[in-house]
Amino acid sequence: MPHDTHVTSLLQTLNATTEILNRSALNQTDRRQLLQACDRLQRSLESPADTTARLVFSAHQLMALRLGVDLKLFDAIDAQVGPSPASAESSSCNPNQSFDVSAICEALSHADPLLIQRIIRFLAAMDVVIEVDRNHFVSTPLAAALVSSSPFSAAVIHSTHFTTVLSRLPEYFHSNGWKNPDDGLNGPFQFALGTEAHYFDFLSSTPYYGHVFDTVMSMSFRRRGRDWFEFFPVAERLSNSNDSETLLVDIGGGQGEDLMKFHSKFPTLPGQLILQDLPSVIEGARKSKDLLSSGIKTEEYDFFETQPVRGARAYFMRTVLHDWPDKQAVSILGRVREAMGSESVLLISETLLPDSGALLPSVISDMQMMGSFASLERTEDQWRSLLDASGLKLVHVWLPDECDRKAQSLAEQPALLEARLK
Ligand SMILES: C[S@@+](CC[C@H](N)C(=O)[O-])C[C@H]1O[C@@H](n2cnc3c(N)ncnc32)[C@H](O)[C@@H]1O
Repeated sequence: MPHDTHVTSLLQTLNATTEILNRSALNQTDRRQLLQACDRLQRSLESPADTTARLVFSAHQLMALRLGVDLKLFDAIDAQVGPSPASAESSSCNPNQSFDVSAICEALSHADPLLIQRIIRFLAAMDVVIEVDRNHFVSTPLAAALVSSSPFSAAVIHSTHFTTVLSRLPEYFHSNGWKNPDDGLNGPFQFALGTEAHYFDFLSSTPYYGHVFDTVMSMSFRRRGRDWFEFFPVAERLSNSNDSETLLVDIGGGQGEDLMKFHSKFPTLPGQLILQDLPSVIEGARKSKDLLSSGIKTEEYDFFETQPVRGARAYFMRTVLHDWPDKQAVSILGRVREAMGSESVLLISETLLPDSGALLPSVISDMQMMGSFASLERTEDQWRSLLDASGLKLVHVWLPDECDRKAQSLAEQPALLEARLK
């Protein structure tokens, strides 16, 4: 049946746009807006059956990537196609980056060739590699980005491991009478893995997943938006310390990314910078030459224990408290409150959930917190009551200048909550 002329011209425009579009030439805002427009177009075209089919089969696609990662298929492809100018940021595949399935099967001789072919065929259907003919494919920037050394492969491992928890959520809720999870030691994660360990204890005792988690935490997609010290008045609020004082303690600071950035922005601000985290994480951070050369002190510390650094000018926590339900967050905050002096400030960097109209990235993160930690993403009111229950008061919510309180802004940009002693 011939197309409606309107549809014919729309198809021509869309196809021509796809042909000429050069992703790497677009700025971030334009790219984001185009993606959102494509999303809206897809949603308005899809029938309920289309949407259901797309969603129910998305797990298979994620698992195809994971199988490729675990099989080291992407490393084998990379070795076959040779060094490539292609990177995660480049926009198109290069026809010279071709490989033969038979050569990959030879390189991955520990795996059944038929299985390798099936995985490659799946990846081709996803455009992760491009099929030229039955035995012959071309790599893409995405395939190159999934080699073992890349943080993208860590993200795939982290997410597929999390599906173990997601897939048990229905049974968890049936068995607990549909109660909202509120105990980090007895929630969906413990139910799914049949363990009594907290998720962080599991990560400490399982170096493979611990390393993957730390890698994902350091990824740039987790650091979208402006750094907190670019919209918090650092000079005005934090500069009246001297060298003998502690300026900033980053509690649960991971690999020290935030402190290093803060140090390079304010290299002459007096006062010690201290990174605190669990021993297994600090051990990794201590391997960073950049961290050591910047004079940042590292300290193994469990934030349920008495805070050893008393009266620091500022205590900072970035995406730490969203890992803990109120029951445990009150204890963590209690240890900070006990250490704070009258001049101390607690700075909490987290994305805020809007009161209404939350978008997918926010609610996905909320479900991730529920599954891993029996925790939640919080609205401003929920933060206020948590701080209040911990003997602290929320004195200001700092947002990046260009950020408003609309759902889109809040999902993309972490806010900075400033709290003081009551
Ligand atoms: C979501 S990560 C955030 C890391 C870092 N602040 C960032 O934004 O990249 C949470 C951090 O809390 C740390 N953590 C978990 N339990 C802890 C505990 N009991 N004491 C100290 N740190 C802990 C983890 O090791 C991890 O580095």
